[in-house]
Amino acid sequence: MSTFAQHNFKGERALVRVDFNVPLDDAFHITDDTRMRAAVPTIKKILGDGGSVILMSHLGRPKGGPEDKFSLKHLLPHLKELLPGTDVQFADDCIGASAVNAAAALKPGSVLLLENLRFYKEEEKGDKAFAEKLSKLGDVYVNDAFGTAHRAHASTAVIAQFFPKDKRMFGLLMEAEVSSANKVMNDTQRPFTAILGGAKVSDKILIIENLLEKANNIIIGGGMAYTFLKAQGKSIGKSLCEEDKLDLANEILAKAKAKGVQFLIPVDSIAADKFAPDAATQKVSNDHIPDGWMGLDISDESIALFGKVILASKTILWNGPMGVFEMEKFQHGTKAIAEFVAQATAQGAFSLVGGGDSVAAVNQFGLADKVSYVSTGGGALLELFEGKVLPGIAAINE
Ligand SMILES: Nc1ncnc2c1ncn2[C@@H]1O[C@H](COP(=O)(O)OP(=O)(O)OP(=O)(O)O)[C@@H](O)[C@H]1O
Ligand SMILES: O=C(O)[C@H](O)COP(=O)(O)O
Repeated sequence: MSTFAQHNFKGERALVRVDFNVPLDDAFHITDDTRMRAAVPTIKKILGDGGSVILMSHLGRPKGGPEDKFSLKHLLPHLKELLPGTDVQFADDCIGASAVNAAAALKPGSVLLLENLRFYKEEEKGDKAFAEKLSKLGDVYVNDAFGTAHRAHASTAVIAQFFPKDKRMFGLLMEAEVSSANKVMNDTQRPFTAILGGAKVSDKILIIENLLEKANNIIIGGGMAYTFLKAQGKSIGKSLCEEDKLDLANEILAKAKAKGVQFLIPVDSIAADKFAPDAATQKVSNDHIPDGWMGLDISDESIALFGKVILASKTILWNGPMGVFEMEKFQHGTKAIAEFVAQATAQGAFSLVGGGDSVAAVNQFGLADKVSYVSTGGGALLELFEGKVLPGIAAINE
């Protein structure tokens, strides 16, 4: 393995795996370009050295053949805007003659964007022959696709073996993502507080279990809190609940107690009579949510309780909103927690925010530059915090 910053790309064609899996609206406009912007420093460094860049990515989940709505051509105009003054080309295939010829003709300083890798079912299957064909396009392989590092696909993992160790490396984004995750998990300044929210306990169970080994405080908010409340014998009205996870919730609570981890569950909620922006609302105690009402946000006492712990923290990991922040009536809790995380960061804490919804929330409240690190990883970040080795990382290190 070689270090990206030390490598001189002069005269080389760098084959860079990026995660340009960005959300598009019906008119194919990019609604959040975070992942594209995050890849720009890596691209610029290669071009600045006098190399050329071949970008490969997936977009969406096509069924294994070309589908216009998943074409990377929709990203080309914005990629050009992000790289002003750079020659940016598009190949309507990722292997095959058009890709091979365009890659071979690529001049130093130029960028070539390949068509969606998932138009070939071989990509997701991790097909070796497909990976080898892709590898022939470049002289050096750079993996900068942190968002896809949990997938053992041809372009993210299998391809690395076709490059010698000094010609395969992580890009700047991947390095930054891994180093911020390591800072939280391995180089932890204490107290370490993990804030978990979102809809489902089942999605976060492995993370909670792993965090019980590392965190001093675990704060639970969002829809998943009500499963814990019900497990404690509280009435939760028609709030979200995973009935089959009640025993597990109790086991987690017992484990936290045994390990001396402070496990904080909301004590009050903003309850609604229906799951809708125009719902009637009332503030309720979580000791007893009335029948027919559902908790859709945390309320003042919970916010104050959580805020105190967050402000005293030196390391903060946040994944998942505290309420249904997409609806104005239920965004206060998530916003307040985002503000506490920003304030703790200003006081010197290291804060990492990850997961599509939490990142969207932090962006929506204009606080993205007030936290230490905003991750481009959804599933990849979660798996990293579950303690898994990500195939995209392992393949470079092997
Ligand atoms: N009290 C609640 N009741 C119902 N839904 C809720 C509640 N609180 C939050 N949510 C919803 O949870 C959703 C986010 O859940 P999810 O488990 O996907 O979280 P996430 O960690 O942000 O996921 P990702 O990692 O994909 O970003 C949001 O759409 C939000 O509206
Ligand atoms: O958005 C993501 O999490 C990555 O781009 C991976 O996409 P996938 O879940 O379709 O593999």
